[in-house]
Amino acid sequence: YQRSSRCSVKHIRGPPVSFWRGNIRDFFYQDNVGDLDFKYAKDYGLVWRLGAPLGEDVLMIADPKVLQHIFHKSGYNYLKNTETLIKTNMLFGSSILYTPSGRAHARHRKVMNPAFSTSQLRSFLPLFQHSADKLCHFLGLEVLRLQGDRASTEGQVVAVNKWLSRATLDIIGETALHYDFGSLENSKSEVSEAYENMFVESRINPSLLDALFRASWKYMPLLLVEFVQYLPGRAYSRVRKTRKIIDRVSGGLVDRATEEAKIVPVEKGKKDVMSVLVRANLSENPSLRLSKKEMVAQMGALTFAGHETTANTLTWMLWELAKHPEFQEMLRTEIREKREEVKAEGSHVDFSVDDLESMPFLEALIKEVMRFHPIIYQLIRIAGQDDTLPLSEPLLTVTGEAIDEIPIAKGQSIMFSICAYNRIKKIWGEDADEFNPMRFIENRVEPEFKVGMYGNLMTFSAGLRSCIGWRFSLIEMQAVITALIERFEFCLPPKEQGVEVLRKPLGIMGPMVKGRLDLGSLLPLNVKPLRA
Ligand code: HEM
Repeated sequence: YQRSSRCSVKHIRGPPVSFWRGNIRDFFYQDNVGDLDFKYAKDYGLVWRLGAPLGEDVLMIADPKVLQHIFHKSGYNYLKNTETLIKTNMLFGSSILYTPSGRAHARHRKVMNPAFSTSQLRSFLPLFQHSADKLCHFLGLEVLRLQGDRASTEGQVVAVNKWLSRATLDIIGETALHYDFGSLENSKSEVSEAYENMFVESRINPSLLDALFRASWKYMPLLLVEFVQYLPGRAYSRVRKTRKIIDRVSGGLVDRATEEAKIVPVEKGKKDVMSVLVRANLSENPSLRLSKKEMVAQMGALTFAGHETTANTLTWMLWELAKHPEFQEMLRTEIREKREEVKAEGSHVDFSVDDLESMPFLEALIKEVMRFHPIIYQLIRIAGQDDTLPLSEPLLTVTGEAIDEIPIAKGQSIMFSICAYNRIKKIWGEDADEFNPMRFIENRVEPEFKVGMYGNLMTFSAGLRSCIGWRFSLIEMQAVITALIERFEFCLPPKEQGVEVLRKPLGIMGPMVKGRLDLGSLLPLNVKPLRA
């Protein structure tokens, strides 16, 4: 994107910047994701300026009026940046995540929408519940295994994030691909390993040299994108190997679903995301249909987008419940009361979607976890044309002038600080820096500008490219957390182990234990089975 020099953003305040390194990479070395954003938002206001390598200015935005302007009022005028596009193309191919133009994106989204309709998602609940039961079963066995011969009623310390990751991989496999990853049973397959590798590849923080090389990608015509994956080097060849496995398996599944769609009537057809997607695609105007290559890419992208995102959000939920036993008890009481109500009614055994949606504390808890722990904490876009950003409150410039809008030029890089937006006191209350689900029960949240589609949060993003799987994820989280809290008690590990959990930038925001970063993503909690 060619930048016009008409509108500089040099008058926007921000921390000192090095020309070569910029200061975007400082984010990788924070102890806790968000610390820098919170500090800068406090020092400079809801918009500030950072530097990318090679002297590029990046506008950081937490201001709700700008977010509303860009996500809700600007259509496709703000584009994904070239580095993100190249990376997603390298990992999955031409899926919805790699759609440089609005037209391409709208074509993908139209075919995918039916697979994420409310009725379709409701039909997934039994599958979510089945996996949640399996998770409880295997978690219980793990506690017994760790206990060994010792008789104990105190529970055992378990890396709960690993179990949640396995459960959500199985869930996305069954619901999206009609494929059994067997991850909870620990029958590691070539495919589940490939998906795990893909996730690791996606979050590798580049060295300075690689960061400079990637910074040059923005000058590369997108036509050459395909060739980046053929670059020499270990990291690139690992990605190629992983892609080959995923594409082969997804290709076979797409072929099978396509054959079935041709002979099985719609009402008798399978309900997994891929089968619905294949049917929607076949009934689409041929010029708008997704190609087989795009369908295959979609499967990899969906599995990626829907797996660790939900697993990490659930992980942070358990962490907060362990830190706040009073909230854990409130949730358990609400679940047990609902269980009694359902039993008394006698019409069904497991919770229905309506049952899950009629638990106010559960809803407030999920919103608060998504506010406090947005696992995608920043998003990047490039202005596709000159524009003027309207501010919700005056902003002081480097000369001390107060401005209420910022003119920007086509090509301007913008990063949205979801984590800083989610902590604005004016919106979420004076106690925004504390975890407290009650703010949603007591209706203390007062948004002047409507931004996100769930609780006015930005955690699922907003607008045309917002998360297509947000409802899927909510029902999945409701099913998993109710099953876990009914059957287990989660506490912080014993103090003497001195566990300090950090919110680390692992591609998405994941937990790591201070002093044991070598162990990778890790959340140890004491897990105690409860009597039925
Ligand atoms: C707590 C869980 C989740 C969170 C916080 C989350 C968050 C997000 C965010 C912030 C975006 C926008 C990314 C961008 O603009 O670059 C996004 C997009 C997307 N998400 Fe999610 N997501 C979650 C779960 C899921 C699930 C379960 C699925 C699928 C089953 C999914 C599928 C997608 C897809 C396909 C996109 C791209 C949409 C598009 O470009 O139109 N997500 N998600």
